[in-house]
Amino acid sequence: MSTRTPLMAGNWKMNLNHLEAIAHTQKLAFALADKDYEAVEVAVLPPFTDLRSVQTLVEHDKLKIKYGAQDISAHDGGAYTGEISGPMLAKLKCTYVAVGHSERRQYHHETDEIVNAKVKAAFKHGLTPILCVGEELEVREAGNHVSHTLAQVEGGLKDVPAEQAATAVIAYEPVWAIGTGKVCGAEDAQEVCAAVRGKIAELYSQDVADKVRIQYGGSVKSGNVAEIMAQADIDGALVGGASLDADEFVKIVRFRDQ
Ligand SMILES: O=C[C@H](O)COP(=O)(O)O
Repeated sequence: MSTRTPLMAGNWKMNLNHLEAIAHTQKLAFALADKDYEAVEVAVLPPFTDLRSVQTLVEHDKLKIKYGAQDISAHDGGAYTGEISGPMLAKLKCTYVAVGHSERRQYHHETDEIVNAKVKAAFKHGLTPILCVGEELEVREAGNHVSHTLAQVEGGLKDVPAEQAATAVIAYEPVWAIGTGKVCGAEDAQEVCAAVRGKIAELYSQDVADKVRIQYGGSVKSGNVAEIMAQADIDGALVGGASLDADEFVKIVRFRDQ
């Protein structure tokens, strides 16, 4: 039986302005009870422009919801127009930061080298990276989904020391299942997540592999979360669309009741 605490993280993507973010976080906080936080770590990943508002609300109301960003610059500061640095996110007391989301890889051409630099930037500033990996449809159809995903894991964690790697979160998100309603079968997701854990054991040790939390992401909803969470190597979900509906996200957090 795993001792890893499940992590349910809502990736809001480019949705909700800072006022909507406050209302949404308040709704979540009102619905969630202490017993939920005892069983599951709950986090939201709002757009950058919402983070200060979410921080203020969380601190003022002493909420147990954690929060983080959807991206981080590889650089600590300087002439990088439009980027947000690790020190800025740390100052906002972010816990998490998503790194290498497939939408960043696809639309912003982030390579494994860039993703690796961002993972290191996160650790450097005390943030926990949620390293996103996963294959496109044609890769899965060619049967290369495991090797493709493991190469992203290895690239993302290159030269990351074991004590940092042990605290990382890895999100396996098959690209073809993101926002499409096509959920990856629970056993298919488990196949890749088990292989990811095996790769961490190979790169570091079994002890590190046993500590790393691996999430599944891709059309997670209250109706499919229980089956996904029943898999031995899946320790949570990175939830996109369904996290924008507070009632639905709360049901996902309460996956054991489904
Ligand atoms: O980061 C979240 C994923 O991209 C999943 O998004 P989705 O739940 O809308 O499919």
